[in-house]
Amino acid sequence: MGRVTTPTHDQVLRAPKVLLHDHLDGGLRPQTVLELAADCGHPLPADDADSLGRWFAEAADSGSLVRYLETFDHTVAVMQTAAALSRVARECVEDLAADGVVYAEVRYAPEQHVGGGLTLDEVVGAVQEGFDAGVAAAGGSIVVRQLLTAMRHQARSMEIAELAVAWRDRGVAGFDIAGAEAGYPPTRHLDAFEYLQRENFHFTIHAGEAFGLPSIWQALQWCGADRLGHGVRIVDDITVDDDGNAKLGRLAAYVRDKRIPLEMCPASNVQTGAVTSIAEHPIGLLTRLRFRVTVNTDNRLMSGTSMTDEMCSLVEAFGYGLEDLRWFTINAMKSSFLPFDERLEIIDGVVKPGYAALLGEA
Ligand SMILES: O=c1[nH]cnc2c1ncn2[C@@H]1O[C@H](CO)[C@@H](O)[C@H]1O
Ligand SMILES: [Zn+2]
Repeated sequence: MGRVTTPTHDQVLRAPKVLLHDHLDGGLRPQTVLELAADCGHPLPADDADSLGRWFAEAADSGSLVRYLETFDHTVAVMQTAAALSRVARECVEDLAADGVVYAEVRYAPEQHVGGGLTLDEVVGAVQEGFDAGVAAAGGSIVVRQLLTAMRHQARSMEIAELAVAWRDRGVAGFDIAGAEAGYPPTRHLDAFEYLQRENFHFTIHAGEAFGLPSIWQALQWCGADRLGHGVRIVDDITVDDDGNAKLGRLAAYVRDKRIPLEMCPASNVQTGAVTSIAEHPIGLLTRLRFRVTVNTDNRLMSGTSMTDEMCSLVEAFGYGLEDLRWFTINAMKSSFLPFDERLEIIDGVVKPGYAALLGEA
C-alpha cells in the first residue's frame, strides 16, 4: 500500500487508535485480579502481580481455543459484584486511553456475572458506571461503548439480545456471541439474530477462528452478522498462485465486495493456534487484497498485549507504515456500531488530524 513512513514505538503509542474487539474479562490488570480475588476468597495460581500476569500469558498460549478460554475462570470469578465490575470497567477505560485508544467497543457476557446475585440489568449498569468514570478520568479523550456477548454453548442469547436493545441508548452499541466455536454453530442462536435485525440493531459474531468457512458462511448468510470476530479462516477460500495472484472463492468475494469488517486479533490467534506466527498471519494477505481489515487486542491480559503492541508487531512483521496504521484505524472507525455522524466526527476530528501531525513529524 502506497508510501511507507515507518513509525517509532512512541509514535504508534501517540497515534489515535480504534478498538472494536476487546473482552472486558480478558483485560484486567493482574494486580486487580489479585486484590479482587482476596476480597472474594477466590484461589489463584500465583500470588504476585508479575507471576500472575505471566501465568495468564503462558496458560493462554496453549494452541487451543478451549484451553485458552479456561483462563477466564479466574477473571470471571472475581467479577461478580457491582463494585468489582465497575472497578474493572473503569480501569479498562483508563488503560485504553493511556494506550492512545480514542474509540473502543468493549464486550463481555452479562450471563457470566450473575453468580453473586446481580440481575443482568445490574451487571450492565455496573459496567456502564465504570465506563463513565473511566471516560471522565481520561478527560473525555476516549469514547467507549459496550457490546453484550451471549455464550454460544449456553441458551440465553435471546435474553441477552433483549438486554442489549433495552440498553441501546444508554451505552450499549451491539451484540456478539463468543465461546468455543467448534460444535456450537451460530445458527443455534438464530432467533436472537432475527430479533436484533427486526430491531434494526447491530451485531458481530465470533466466526472463522477455531472453525472454518461454514462458520463464517452461517454467521453472514444465515444470521446476518454486520462484522466477523476474527474471520481469519476466510483465507481458506482464497488461493494464491506462484506469481502472487489471488483468486477469491464465492464467500471470500462476498466478504470483500460487501466490505464486511474483519475484527482481526493477531496475538490472540497465535496463542489459540489459529495461526502459527504473526508473520504468517492472514492479515498480511487480506490487507494486500484490501479486505475491510481492522486490528484488535481480543484479550489484553491473556495475550499480554495492547493496541500499541499489536500495531508494532505488524509494523515489524509486514513493514507497515503510519499510512497503513491510519488505514486500519479508519477502517475500524467506519465499521463501528456508533451512528454514522458520530463515526465521521471521530474520523475527521480526531483520527485524520492525529495522523497528519505524526506524518508531519516523520
Ligand atoms: O477469542 C475468543 N474466541 C471466543 N471466545 C472468546 C474469545 N476471547 C474471549 N472469549 C470468551 O468471551 C467471553 C466473554 O467476554 C469470555 O469469558 C470468554 O469465554
Ligand atoms: Zn474475542
